Amino acid sequence: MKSLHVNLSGGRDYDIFIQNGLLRQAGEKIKEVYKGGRIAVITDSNVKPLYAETVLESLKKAGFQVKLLDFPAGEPSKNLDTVVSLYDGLLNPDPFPVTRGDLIVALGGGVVGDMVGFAAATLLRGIPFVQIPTTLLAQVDSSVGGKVAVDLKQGKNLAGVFYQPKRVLIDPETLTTLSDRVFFDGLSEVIKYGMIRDEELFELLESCHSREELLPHMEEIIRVCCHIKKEIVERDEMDTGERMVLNFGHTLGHAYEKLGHYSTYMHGEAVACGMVSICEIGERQGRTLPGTADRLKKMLCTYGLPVEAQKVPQEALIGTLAYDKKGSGGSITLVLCERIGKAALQKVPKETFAQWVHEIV
Ligand SMILES: NC(=O)c1ccc[n+]([C@@H]2O[C@H](COP(=O)([O-])OP(=O)(O)OC[C@H]3O[C@@H](n4cnc5c(N)ncnc54)[C@H](O)[C@@H]3O)[C@@H](O)[C@H]2O)c1
Ligand SMILES: O=C(O)C(=O)C[C@@H](O)[C@H](O)[C@H](O)COP(=O)(O)O
Ligand SMILES: [Zn+2]
Repeated sequence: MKSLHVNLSGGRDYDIFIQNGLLRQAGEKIKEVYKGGRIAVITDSNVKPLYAETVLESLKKAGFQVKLLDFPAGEPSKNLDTVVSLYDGLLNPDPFPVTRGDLIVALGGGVVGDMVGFAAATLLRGIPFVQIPTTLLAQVDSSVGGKVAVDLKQGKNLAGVFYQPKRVLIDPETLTTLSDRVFFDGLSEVIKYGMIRDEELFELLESCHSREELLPHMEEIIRVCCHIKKEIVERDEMDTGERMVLNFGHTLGHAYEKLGHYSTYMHGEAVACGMVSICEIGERQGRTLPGTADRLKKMLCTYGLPVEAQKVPQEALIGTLAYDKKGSGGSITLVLCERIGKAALQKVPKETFAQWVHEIV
């Protein structure tokens, strides 16, 4: 079994386990870190028929009393209304109302992890939770690092907190049931890690050309991505400096995602377009090695990811910049890719960035 340890202060350290078939061992792996007796599992409407039973059976076998809640799958559910419905379900006395002594399990993709993590962090001022991610995106990115949030009408992840899980259980076997679209959407965040930190990872992805060719490498790819993320989070948990590199491609990516009403693009697809845009800006500004955007585009095309977002009104695009969390007053911190494998941060006035965006879209 592959494992990683996330070192954090105040007894908030946790382990990430990666192993095929781990869902069936969820009960024992949770028992190692949780001494209480009751667990609420929350999932979405697609994951429930696929994996809820396996997890519930494993938890019951380990002696836990369980309750199961679900909500409609997809990004449009990631909002405060759904959180309120989760609070209702969690507090419902049938079969038990959750208390701080209980545990919540988030079983699903990034939408489940982000929203259930947010509900766990806020209900009763905090109930411990465990992440069991079932999409590639969630296994390489969202289940690690403690950013939990929901979307507001103004933009992505605007109501949220940092709240770390007690454990992350990754079962790569769950990837077999992903549609190609959802699988490659997650690959976009893997490509992001290659762009910001790991040229070797980028080259591995360049050497494969299909999901089939990636398959033998998946466990190692997940480990490498979690390792990059955990090291960055250990150094800058609260996202005040180095962690911002994990947001590469996200400033415009989040804008494309929102302006597509969360239905045109999935998160990774929007980030793919955002990574291309910022590389093009970087090349124009002399901050990015010429040819980087083309190399990235070639890779994205290989895996069927978009390289250019649909046209949206300039003012709307620029308007979303106000809500980027890397902004401070009139400035915004940009995440640039100097060359494949190396990111750099640059603080610029928002108007300057707006002008640069205007030049490329
Ligand atoms: N917190 C973070 O650090 C972080 C990082 C990256 C992304 N995110 C967030 O993650 C979200 C995107 O995550 P996502 O792409 O996993 O989306 P998602 O959770 O909506 O999952 C995508 C689709 O796959 C389905 N699904 C999940 N697991 C499955 C499986 N094993 N087999 C078949 N279908 C399955 C889901 O029901 C859904 O329809 C966005 O909201 C994004 O903002 C958060
Ligand atoms: O963990 C981080 O830090 C990231 O930025 C990872 C991103 O892939 C992720 O999409 C994150 O949720 C974006 O964060 P936000 O602060 O821009 O909402
Ligand atoms: Zn992301």
